[in-house]
Amino acid sequence: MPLLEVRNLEKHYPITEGLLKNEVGHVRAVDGVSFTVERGETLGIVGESGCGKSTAATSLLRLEEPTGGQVLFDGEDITTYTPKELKRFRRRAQMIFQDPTSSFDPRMSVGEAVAEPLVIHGIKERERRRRIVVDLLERVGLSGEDIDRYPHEFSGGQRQRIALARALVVNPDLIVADEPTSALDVSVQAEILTLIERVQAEFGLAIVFISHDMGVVREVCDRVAVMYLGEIVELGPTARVFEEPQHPYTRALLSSIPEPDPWSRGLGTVLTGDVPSPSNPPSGCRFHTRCPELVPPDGYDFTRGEWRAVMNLRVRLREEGIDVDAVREFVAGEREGVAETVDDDRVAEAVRAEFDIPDTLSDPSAERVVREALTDIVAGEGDAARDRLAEAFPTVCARERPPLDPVATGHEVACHLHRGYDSAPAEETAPGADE
Ligand SMILES: Nc1ncnc2c1ncn2[C@@H]1O[C@H](COP(=O)(O)OP(=O)(O)OP(=O)(O)O)[C@@H](O)[C@H]1O
Repeated sequence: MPLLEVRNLEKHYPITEGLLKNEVGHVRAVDGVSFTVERGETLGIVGESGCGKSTAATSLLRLEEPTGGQVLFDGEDITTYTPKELKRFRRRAQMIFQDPTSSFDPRMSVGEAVAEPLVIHGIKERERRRRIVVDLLERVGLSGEDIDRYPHEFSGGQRQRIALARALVVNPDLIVADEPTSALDVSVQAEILTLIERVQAEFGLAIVFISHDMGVVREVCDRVAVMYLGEIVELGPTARVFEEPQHPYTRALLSSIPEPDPWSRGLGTVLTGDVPSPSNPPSGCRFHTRCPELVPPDGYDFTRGEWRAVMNLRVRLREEGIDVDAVREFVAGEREGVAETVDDDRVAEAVRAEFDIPDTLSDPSAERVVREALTDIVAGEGDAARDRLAEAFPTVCARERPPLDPVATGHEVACHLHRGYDSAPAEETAPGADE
C-alpha cells in the first residue's frame, strides 16, 4: 500500500460577482488529479506558474478543503477526518514553503519556532524539547548555539534549514515542499537540495516536491508528475520522463532548460501563446491551444508549422477575437495612409503575417478555407471565420479530453498522439533530432 494515494483530487474556487456575491463560475485550479507516493520516495510535481501545483499541495494536506476526490494516507481517507484525526495526520505530514520567513513569528527564537510543533503535540518538558531541537539544528547543518537567535538574523538558505528542522521535529512520514529553493541563490539552492536528500534518507521520508524548474526536479525526484491547467498530463520515473518525454508539453518544458548543445534536444519546441484561464479551460486536451504537435485534420496536407499557425488563428478567434479596425489602422499607419482607403487584401495579409501563416499554404484546398476565413474576418465576421475553420479542420485534440494512459510500466501520458493518431510531418529536421 502506498503511503499517499491521491484520487481525482479537485479544488475549484468560486468566482463571485456583485454585492450579493453571486457565483458566476469556477477557477478549476486542480481538476481531477491522481497519483501515489511510496514510503521514502520523492515525487516531483512540475509545471508552469498557475497550473495548480500549490493548490494541489495545500488541498491534499487539507490546509484548504478539496472540492472533490479522496486522499488516502496509510490507507485512510483523510478527507473524512474529524478535527482530532486531522491533528494526528498533520503530525505525520508536514509542509515547507518557498519563503519560510512568513511562517516564522518574528518574536520567537529559533528554538521556540522549531519546538512549537512539539508543544502543540504535547511534549511538555522544556529540557527534552531543547535537546531535540539542538540535535535537529545540527542535523540540518546549523549549530546548536543558534537556538537562542532569531530567524531574521539568518540568511534565506539558513532560514530554509530552520524550516526543515521544524518540519522534522515531529518525525513525519511525508513532507510536501512547495518550491523550497526557488527564492535562493543558485549555489545555496544546491546546498539545500543536497540537505533535503540527505535528511530524506536519514529519516526515511516521502517527499512531494513542487517546482517549476525541470532541472531541480531531475536532481531530486524519483518520479515526476507534469501538470498543465489543473491536470496531470504525464507521470513516470524521472529518468524515463527526461529521456523519453511523451507529452508535447513535457517536451516543451524540457527544451526550456538551458542546454549547452542547442541541437541535443531535437526541435527545441518553443511554447507559444499564454496559459489559458483555468476558469474557462479549452475543450478537449487543455494543451491543444498551444501544442506544437496537434493532431492534424484528415484530408489536408499541412506542414506542422502551417497547421499550428492556422490553429493559432482559430484559438485567437475563440478566445478574444480580432479587432479588424485596429488591424486596418495599423496597415494604414505603416503606409502613411488613411484607414478607410486600405484595401481588404492588405488587411487579410496583415492578419496572415501576424499569425505566421505563409502567403500560400502548401495544400490548395486548405488555402481556400483559410482565404474564406480571412474574408470573414475582414468583413468583421470573426465568429463565422472561427466556425468555418473549426468545421473544415476538425481535430480530436480540440474535441476529446485524452485520459492518462500507460505507455510503459509506470509511465502514463494523456495525449491523443498515443492513442493511435499520427502527428503532422515535421517541417524542419534538426541534426540529431529523434523524430
Ligand atoms: N484562493 C484562490 N481563489 C481563486 N483562485 C485561486 C486561488 N488560489 C489560486 N487560484 C488560481 O488557481 C490557479 C492555480 O494556482 P496555483 O497557485 O495552485 O498554481 P501554481 O502552479 O502553484 O503556480 P505558482 O507557482 O505561480 O504558485 C491559478 O489560476 C490561480 O490564480
